[in-house]
Amino acid sequence: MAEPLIFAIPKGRILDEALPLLASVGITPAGEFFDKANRSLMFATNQAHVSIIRVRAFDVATFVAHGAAQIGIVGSDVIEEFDYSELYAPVDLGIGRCRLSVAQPKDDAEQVGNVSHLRVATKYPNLTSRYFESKGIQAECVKLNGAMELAPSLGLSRHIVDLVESGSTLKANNLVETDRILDISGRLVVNRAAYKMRSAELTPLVQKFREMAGQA
Ligand SMILES: Nc1ncnc2c1ncn2[C@@H]1O[C@H](COP(=O)(O)OP(=O)(O)OP(=O)(O)O)[C@@H](O)[C@H]1O
Ligand SMILES: O=P(O)(O)OC[C@H]1O[C@H](OP(=O)(O)OP(=O)(O)O)[C@H](O)[C@@H]1O
Repeated sequence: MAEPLIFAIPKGRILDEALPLLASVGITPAGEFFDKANRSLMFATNQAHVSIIRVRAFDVATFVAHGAAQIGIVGSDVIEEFDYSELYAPVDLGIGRCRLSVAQPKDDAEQVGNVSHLRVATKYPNLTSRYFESKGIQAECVKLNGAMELAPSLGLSRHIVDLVESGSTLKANNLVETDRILDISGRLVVNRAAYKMRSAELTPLVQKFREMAGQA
């Protein structure tokens, strides 16, 4: 029997929005997927030829780009950060909407336009460097995996580049958004080589997502 298609989905906040989309294209994970005590990372689905892996958002991109998974769902922030050439993102799923922004302390007068070098705490060093480079500024990125908002008050960096949704995390930490780098939403991603080699399975599946998202 042919190897199953591996579908990678992020395990965190996007998951709740991704599962109904999967269901609407006919894919439902097996019961163990919903059992919090179950430590498996790969799950069968109602479709014999599709299995699901539940991994961190950044790892969805890595699994799919390397062909370890053939298809996945991930935020456009992650796609842009890695910029993997093997990753094809044919459908905007309209979930997980947020933005990637620059922020700094409310009472900090320094304007980004007036400096040639900045230190920035971020989970997105590539996007951050590219953004500041386009403005002629060299960004020294301090990589954090979360809680970027702590960096300015603790002297780690004056600026942060982080995801903003409601803005309440910035506000609670006395920061203000000074620039918007990227509008973000969840995307369907497919490994380009697999899309060619396993087109009989992947093309109809991608088409179903397109129709569901109104992009057919
Ligand atoms: N307020 C938000 N904060 C963080 N991510 C958000 C927010 N709103 C939408 N997103 C999207 O959700 C994605 C994170 O997805 P999710 O939380 O499912 O992943 P994760 O693997 O649990 O993340 P982590 O790397 O934090 O463990 C982001 O890459 C972004 O595209
Ligand atoms: O604008 P808001 O609605 O407040 O949302 C933005 C916050 O949510 C995310 O953090 P998350 O909760 O994922 O925690 P983390 O940064 O520690 O991963 C993000 O990194 C911001 O901190």
